[in-house]
Amino acid sequence: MSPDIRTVTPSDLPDWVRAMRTAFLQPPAPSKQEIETRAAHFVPDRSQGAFDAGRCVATFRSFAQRLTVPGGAQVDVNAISNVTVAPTHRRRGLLSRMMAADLRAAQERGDVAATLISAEYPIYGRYGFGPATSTTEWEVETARSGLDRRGAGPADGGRVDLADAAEVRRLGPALHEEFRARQPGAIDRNELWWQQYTGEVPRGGRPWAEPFFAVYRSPDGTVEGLLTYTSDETWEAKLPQHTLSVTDLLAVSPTAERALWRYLLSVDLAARIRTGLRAPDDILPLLLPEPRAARIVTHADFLWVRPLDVPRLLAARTYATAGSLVLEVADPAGPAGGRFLLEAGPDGAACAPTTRSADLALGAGELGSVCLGDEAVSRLVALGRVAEERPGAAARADSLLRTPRRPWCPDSF
Ligand SMILES: CC(=O)SCCNC(=O)CCNC(=O)[C@H](O)C(C)(C)COP(=O)(O)OP(=O)(O)OC[C@H]1O[C@@H](n2cnc3c(N)ncnc32)[C@H](O)[C@@H]1OP(=O)(O)O
Repeated sequence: MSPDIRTVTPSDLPDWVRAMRTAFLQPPAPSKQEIETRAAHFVPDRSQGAFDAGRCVATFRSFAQRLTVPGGAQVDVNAISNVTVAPTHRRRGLLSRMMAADLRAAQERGDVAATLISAEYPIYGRYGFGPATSTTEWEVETARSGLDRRGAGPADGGRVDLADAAEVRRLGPALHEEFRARQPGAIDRNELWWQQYTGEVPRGGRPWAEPFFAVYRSPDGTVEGLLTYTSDETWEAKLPQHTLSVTDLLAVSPTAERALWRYLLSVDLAARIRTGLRAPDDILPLLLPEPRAARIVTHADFLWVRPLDVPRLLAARTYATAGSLVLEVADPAGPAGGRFLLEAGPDGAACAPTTRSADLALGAGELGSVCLGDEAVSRLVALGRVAEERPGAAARADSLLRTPRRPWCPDSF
């Protein structure tokens, strides 16, 4: 008999979390604390489970999220997470069934798109998702960076101060609100995010270890940046070989961004900096007199977007230039299909169904990849994944859609 899929209740959580941890190859037994936290933040009707002979064998959860689009508007999206199917029940269509139910509910709720961070690249394209932002991690050999490591402090008279978790808890949320209004691809961080980040609430049952926090203040005392990092403790033949690892670096001004990187690169005992997952066009490499000292260790897709309401998704953002485009979107199993006229400009846009002939024909996943401006339409045309129905349409689309700095999502979920 095929497993029964249903929405879960708080009383299912111990079994549900155990199933999820097992499929993610984590120690299966959840801590009491993890169950309590999940129960306290449980959203009715947004978690599914598949049950077979009384045991949970698949998990799926979605939650409300706000996604920043180019121009700074935030749209309501359906964020998907905790997707697992037990190794004993894989490849029988359980994920497909849970995904179909969740996307249907998201569409009925009026979410403009669904989002997720994919554990493996090949899983979600079939459901109309496309990679919409990417990420890069660098490792910097500090001694080869060419930077003056005396660390004279910010040139503009601003300052970098160390902070503790309580201070970060106070000033972090407002700084992040300012940051995400400027950063296409960024998502909101809720109360629980900050509680877990600052150790008030344990995350996933793991004990919290206090990281180092540093804050950049402009000359008038305004907080414009926050850096969080950890260090290992490595000595080789009496030489310090520590690696500093960035957990988060948020800045709302170029001065703050430069000052925090410079601060980090001047910390004594650090032989190496691991940047964590940054925007692919982060300033870091070019901040170094020797950019080659920053070696790329990861470059990959990050946030995936699945359009649900094409007119609202495309009308929410602004565009680099003024122009129009007719898109024929194919979405056999979903709500994004149709032909749409986009009339776009730097101050806003309108998008509505049309009977005009199409400039470009593309699938929902390809629209997901280009909607924030990261992927180039011309590249997808070269790959044979977007059809250019009118000569020059791909270049026209790119001049409209692409953004000066690349969209970036700093947060996993
Ligand atoms: C947003 C997140 O939470 S990402 C986390 C995803 N979870 C994990 O990586 C944990 C380990 N993996 C799993 O739990 C499962 O393998 C899942 C959830 C990825 C897939 O669940 P399943 O129930 O096996 O998927 P389902 O049977 O519905 O597969 C549908 C199709 O996707 C394909 N597919 C599913 N997973 C994968 C994969 N990892 N790689 C390649 N193809 C895949 C299947 O082959 C199938 O293709 P078909 O229709 O052509 O036959």
